[in-house]
Amino acid sequence: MLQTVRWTDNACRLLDQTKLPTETVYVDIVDERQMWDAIKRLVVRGAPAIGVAAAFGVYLGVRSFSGELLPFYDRLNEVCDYLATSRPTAVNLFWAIDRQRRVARDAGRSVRADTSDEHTIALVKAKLLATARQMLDEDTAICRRIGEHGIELLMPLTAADGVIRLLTHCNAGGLATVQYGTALAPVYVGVERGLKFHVYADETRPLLQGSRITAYELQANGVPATVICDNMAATVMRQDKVKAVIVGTDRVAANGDVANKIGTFGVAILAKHFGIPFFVAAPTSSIDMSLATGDLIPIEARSPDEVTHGMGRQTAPDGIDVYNPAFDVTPAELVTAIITERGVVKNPTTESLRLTAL
Ligand SMILES: CSC[C@H]1O[C@H](OP(=O)(O)O)[C@H](O)[C@@H]1O
Repeated sequence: MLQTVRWTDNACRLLDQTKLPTETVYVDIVDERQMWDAIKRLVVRGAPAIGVAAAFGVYLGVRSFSGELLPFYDRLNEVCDYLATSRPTAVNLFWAIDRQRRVARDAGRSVRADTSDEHTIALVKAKLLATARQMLDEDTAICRRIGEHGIELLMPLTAADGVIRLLTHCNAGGLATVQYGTALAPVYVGVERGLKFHVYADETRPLLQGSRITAYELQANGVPATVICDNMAATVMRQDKVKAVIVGTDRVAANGDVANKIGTFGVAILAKHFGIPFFVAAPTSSIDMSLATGDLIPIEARSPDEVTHGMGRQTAPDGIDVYNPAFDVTPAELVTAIITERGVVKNPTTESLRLTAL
């Protein structure tokens, strides 16, 4: 399985997802500015993958620092604050950066009072890199557990021919995480156990993560897939071609409202209309109990060019007004269940999510 993020001996190596599906290109990130740009341009994307990449970005931003301890921590906070400006919606970015801040603080406090600044700084740097590498392994384990819990929900939806047919939106597969993914984790773990799936992938305008990335990774992993235009989802559901919708998320509010790629809200409304379960797969690190409702989730506004010059071809007149929010919010009442590594939260509420997330 392609690995989205990995550590080489000297750099954070990213699969450049802007080049998919026609080119498999890796880029080596060596400082926090390159990492900021990689997150902003969706070289690396998907909430969990963004979090792990940012964790490496914090280390990369301070690894060459030399000097006294207090200026080192000033530099660390400067790097963390900078990386936090790359994209606003995926809470994993901020969770990962804050985790690195805590690691650095605790490492600094763990040394003896007579330890030199140079030695303390070296220890903190080592802890930052070790934590980022630990997050790689944690992510894979978390996604596998999401897969295992998801299989239990999907098995009853198996058709007479033994196939579980799903619709997904955008990409919440292995390429949105380190491996396995969230929404597609039940598919990959299920295939390992001999289950059969067919996934209908919304192409997901304007950046086409569905047709470019989801279709690419499903095909590469031997899972039958059908790409559809976003405006075909209603017909696919009406023709009974899918038995459930399963998507990822960038942030879940405390009441169960879900922020995800633009268009998800419309798919959820369609699923409700056709009586199809709408599942959201997410690590608990994507649940933000600090935000009471989805209205408080910051929604990223991206360049109009993504709409008018999609993949390099102009498809709208010069100077036309464009609205390009990268995400929308699906209200909790449209969410059948949230699948996490700790279990399934059916009909999510603040209380049930608090019991799961904290
Ligand atoms: C497992 S998180 C996947 C989530 O992230 C995607 O957004 P983007 O490609 O802009 O990072 C999309 O919302 C996916 O559902």
